[in-house]
Amino acid sequence: MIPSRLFSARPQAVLEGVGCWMLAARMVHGPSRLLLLRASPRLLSVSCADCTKHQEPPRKQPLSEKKLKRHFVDHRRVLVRGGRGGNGVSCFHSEPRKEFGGPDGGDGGNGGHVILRVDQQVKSLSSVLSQYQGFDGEDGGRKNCFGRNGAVLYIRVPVGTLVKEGNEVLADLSRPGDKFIAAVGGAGGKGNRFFLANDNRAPTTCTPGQPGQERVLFLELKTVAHAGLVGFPNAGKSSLLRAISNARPTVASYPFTTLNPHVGIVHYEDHQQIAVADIPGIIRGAHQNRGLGLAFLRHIERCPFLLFLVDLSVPEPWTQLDDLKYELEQYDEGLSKRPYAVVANKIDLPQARARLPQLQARLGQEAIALSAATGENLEELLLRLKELHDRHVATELEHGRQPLQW
Ligand SMILES: Nc1nc2c(ncn2[C@@H]2O[C@H](COP(=O)(O)OP(=O)(O)OP(=O)(O)O)[C@@H](O)[C@H]2O)c(=O)[nH]1
Ligand SMILES: [Mg+2]
Repeated sequence: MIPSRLFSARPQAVLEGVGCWMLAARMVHGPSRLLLLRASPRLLSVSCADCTKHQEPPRKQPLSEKKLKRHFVDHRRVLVRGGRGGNGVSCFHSEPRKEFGGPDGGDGGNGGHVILRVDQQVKSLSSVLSQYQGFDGEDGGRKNCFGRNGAVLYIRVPVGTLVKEGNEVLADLSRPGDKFIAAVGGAGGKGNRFFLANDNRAPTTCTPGQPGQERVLFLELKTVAHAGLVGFPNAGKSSLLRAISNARPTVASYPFTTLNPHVGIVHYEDHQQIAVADIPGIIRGAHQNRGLGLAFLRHIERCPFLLFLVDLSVPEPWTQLDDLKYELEQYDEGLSKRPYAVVANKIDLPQARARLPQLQARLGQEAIALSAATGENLEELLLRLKELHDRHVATELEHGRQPLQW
């Protein structure tokens, strides 16, 4: 058996074909063992006619940004119905020479619940259907056989799903693995054996299974992230998220390029991960439904700290911060008072760099000047982000709460 560590590069090129096995075996014991470990599979396959037939299968194309957007859904109305309980049965035991053996009708099984379960792999509510019907319980049987209970039906929802019935919030599924019973399955009916009593030795009564609970729920997704990126359209929010994380939101020079929230994860060397959410741009008067309005701000409602992104390439950039704070306050009082950092973007442009001292003076606080396009001074932002995160963790622990973990 060839050790599996041999195939650290891409195993399929070596595993296919006897010729390659021999080559691999010879190389393990030979002096060029290291060489083989580093050799590309393409190189190996050339030496083996068999392997050339087994080319790497075509990779699945990642979904384009346009398609991803089409799939993004952040609210849903769902009708959920628990499974129906199985019916109880009325029958009597009978066998040769024992004609009246007594009641032996079994109970029906309970109907299955419908349960909402958080799954980290699910990123939007698009996979949630408009109706769910739980599994029914089985009917009881002869010989006191109880019917099987209906299986539980799980609906997978993303982290940060809020479950509402009318205006009442029933559950906030904000952690992976969180569950909520959306509809309870109906109880199974009783067989006539259940009704056996001293004064009634041959009951014929049996009860039908109960219908499952039925209700209409409203699911609302509120993105969960540590930091929310807030800025005017075109300020460079998506460019910045691309620069500091693996997220790939679309970047373009027209306003409202981003229509749905994107979450990027910033990885630090000590394995700490900080989630940053990019949301659509906010404009002056957004609270009066200008631009895209403010409804999408629910995606930063859960962010414990914010990054205000100011575009230095436009005249009087200092007014942007006041406008942004004002709009946040209109949406939710106190939202703009969360811990934040001000980031001044596009420092690579000469006219933008010239505005920086004035911006600092006007704001009366330090702004992190950087360029998302060239990557200049991103380190300062990353350090500040970590600082904000550490402070958030300390505060949460102080209050006995569990800090948000990604
Ligand atoms: N010169 C320069 N251009 C930048 C920089 N960052 C972003 N841009 C440009 O600014 C334009 C807008 O960038 P986006 O990242 O799409 O801006 P956004 O804030 O996400 O915009 P919306 O999604 O519409 O709200 C693009 O043409 C970018 O190339 C920067 O640091 N320097
Ligand atoms: Mg954008």
